[in-house]
Amino acid sequence: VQRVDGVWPLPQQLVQSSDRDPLSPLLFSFTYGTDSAAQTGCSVLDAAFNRYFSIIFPDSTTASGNVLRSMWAEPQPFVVSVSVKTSGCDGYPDEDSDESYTLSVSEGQAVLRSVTVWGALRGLESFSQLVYQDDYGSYFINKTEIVDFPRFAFRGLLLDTSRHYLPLHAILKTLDAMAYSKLNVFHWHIVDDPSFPYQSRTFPDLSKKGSFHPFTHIYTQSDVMRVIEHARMRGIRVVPEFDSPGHTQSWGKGQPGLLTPCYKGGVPSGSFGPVDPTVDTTYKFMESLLKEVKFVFPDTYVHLGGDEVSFACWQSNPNVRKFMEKMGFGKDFTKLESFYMESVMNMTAALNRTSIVWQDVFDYHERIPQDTVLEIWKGAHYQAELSRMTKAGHRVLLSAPWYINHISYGQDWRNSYAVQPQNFSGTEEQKKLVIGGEVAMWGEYVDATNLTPRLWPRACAAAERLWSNEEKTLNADLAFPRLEEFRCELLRRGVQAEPLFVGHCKHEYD
Ligand SMILES: CC(=O)N[C@H]1NC[C@H](CO)[C@H](O)[C@@H]1O
Repeated sequence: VQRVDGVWPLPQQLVQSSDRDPLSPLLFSFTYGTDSAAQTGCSVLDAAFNRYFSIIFPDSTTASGNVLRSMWAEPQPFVVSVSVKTSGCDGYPDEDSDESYTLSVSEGQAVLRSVTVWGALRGLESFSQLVYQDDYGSYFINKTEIVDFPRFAFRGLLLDTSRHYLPLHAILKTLDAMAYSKLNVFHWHIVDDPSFPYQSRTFPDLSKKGSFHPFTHIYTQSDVMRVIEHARMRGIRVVPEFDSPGHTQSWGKGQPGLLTPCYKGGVPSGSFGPVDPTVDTTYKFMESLLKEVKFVFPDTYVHLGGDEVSFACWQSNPNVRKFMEKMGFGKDFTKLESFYMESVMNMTAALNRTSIVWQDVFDYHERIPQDTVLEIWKGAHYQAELSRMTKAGHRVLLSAPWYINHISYGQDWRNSYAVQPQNFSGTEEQKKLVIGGEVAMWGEYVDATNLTPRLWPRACAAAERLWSNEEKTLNADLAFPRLEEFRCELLRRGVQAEPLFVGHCKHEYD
């Protein structure tokens, strides 16, 4: 069975020959090149060698004997030698990490070269997709030359663990599948209106009172550390989002006085609105929370949210109205929201972290710190938003066309595949400010029962758009057989990815 361009996302340059090499798990090994700055003991690559050995030869521990006997050609030893220029095995991937690599597969050996261990991980993933089995179960790999690097540096996936709690295994499984598609940022929308599952060490009542259940539906500090390490081992960044001032109903349960009391008929109605921006305690609380976030999450970016703030409750509250007058905001509540967001973005900068915020903050706000990244999520006219934001000199992330929590009948992956993030009117300088994009899987109708088939392989379409060369991946019909095959590979790897259309896989999901 000849692999059709057997790597998803498509590498920048891939040349395959029909010469093929039989592989045997007993005679196969990963090694560090003699010139490699990373050698045995490099946490990320040692683990990756083991992980990819099991991915390539899943049954190697059991059926090794008959695999060897069933081979027609006597297999020779096959060595994959990996050389990285810089070590940095114990660090974290970041926005500047070089993910490029070259991979040369010839008789009996493959040479993988990269600048960083993160690039080596991308090369190992591509290598693992080049190995295939014939109908008798023998393993083969074709002579191949790859030169590869990502088109965009920020290739994200958002999970929402507030609308439904996602058990740790579901998050870790998603990180595995992200790595298979070279997605490299896990945007953890960890809390929201319905529940606060993050167990804060500074404010333990937030999850004690605000989670769906204080023992079973929380993320302890060790859970969070496991997610971060699992991600690091796969070259994936973890960007936490603590969305405010809106989407904070669950925060009020564990932090009395934080939310604005809404009024009805001149008296408190008993319901609460966005965070109360008129009292100093709010800013003290946010400062403490963000300080904790800085120490728990190593990534240099923090997502501060800022989306969908409704003004009705603020408007109903006499203290807020008084504050507005004092501040000279008149009746313009966008000025109040700007005042709040500016304070929180400044706190974040003071903590030496860079902010990401939803597009709402830009839409109603004049001044935003220049290095703040803006995330576009509103479907209507996102190209105009791309133009406006990059014209203002901001780096942007495109998520709007990749809200794949929205489902429909048919091959909607083609819509994701057709997105061109730099297709907007602007200068080359402006186009460069598009640092990447993000697939979103919001949780209103998603939990661990349907997360994986709803995510995969549909998220793979955006993953190729974000990694591959634009000109070489314009045609969804040409991509279809490749994605079909990659979806079967996901099944083989134990990822319950749904089918694209009619057909079958050698390894169905059992
Ligand atoms: C930034 C953003 O997307 N905010 C909300 N918009 C609709 C989403 C569902 O599609 C979620 O409810 C999300 O919380």
